[in-house]
Amino acid sequence: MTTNGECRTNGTRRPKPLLSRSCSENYEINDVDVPGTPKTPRTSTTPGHEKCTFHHDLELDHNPPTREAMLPEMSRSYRLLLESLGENPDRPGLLKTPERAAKAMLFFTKGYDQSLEEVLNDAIFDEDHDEMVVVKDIEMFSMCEHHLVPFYGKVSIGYLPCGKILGLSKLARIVEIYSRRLQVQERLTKQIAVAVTKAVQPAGVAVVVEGVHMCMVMRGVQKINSKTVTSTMLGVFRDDPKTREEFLNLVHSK
Ligand SMILES: Nc1nc2c(ncn2[C@@H]2O[C@H](COP(=O)(O)OP(=O)(O)OP(=O)(O)O)[C@@H](O)[C@H]2O)c(=O)[nH]1
Repeated sequence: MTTNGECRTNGTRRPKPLLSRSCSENYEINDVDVPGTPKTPRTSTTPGHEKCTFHHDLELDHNPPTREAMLPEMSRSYRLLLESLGENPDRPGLLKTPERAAKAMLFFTKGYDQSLEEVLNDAIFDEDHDEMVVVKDIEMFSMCEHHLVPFYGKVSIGYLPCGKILGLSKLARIVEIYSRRLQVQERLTKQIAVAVTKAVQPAGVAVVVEGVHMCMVMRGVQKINSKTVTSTMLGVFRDDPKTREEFLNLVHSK
């Protein structure tokens, strides 16, 4: 980084970062807000979640008292579901199914219990490195909020550091926080980018997600080979086509 706050790569000056508190006086938190996110956090009325803001908000403090405390009610719900299917929940094969299913759903949504701060664990390091960092093909499993069936795929994240770098595993952990929830792929993509921005205030962040949605495979339109690709480009990745191209080339290289 230069003394006036500009970041360099390969001897060329990169534009001043739009997203960095430390590197730009033009920092605007609105630059990284997810469109549609309510400005005033709303609270949930779901038992155990009264103090939690709605999941789709970018609040990172969603901590129900204990997830295990939710198991009995969830198990009862799954039992009712089995009955609705015309099944006998008391037959030997299904006796433990409601509880197993409840535990599985808690696992699929464990991201609600994680906060960015906790996951980062202070693994943010001062480093005079202003070349692109890319971690690609991070496996992702999530749950479609429309049908409660899985979608899965891979996530590639790039950022251009501006004085701070992030522990590499933390990029994958950020993917876990936001994918292990009820999601749509577009929001997941943006939330990952915003989290990286919050963590290290880089000159820019790029996220590409490629997902297979079981709601389009196993049911509905039944297109088994379709893939959905979403991207979020922030800062220099949005403003500078060359930086964006460099990232996309790295992501698509074998
Ligand atoms: N944009 C977006 N749409 C999604 C995602 N996951 C599921 N969907 C879509 O959500 C839509 C819900 O549409 P509806 O018509 O209300 O529900 P549906 O009758 O089950 O729709 P079909 O899937 O077309 O049978 C569908 O088009 C799904 O493909 C996602 O991550 N992003």
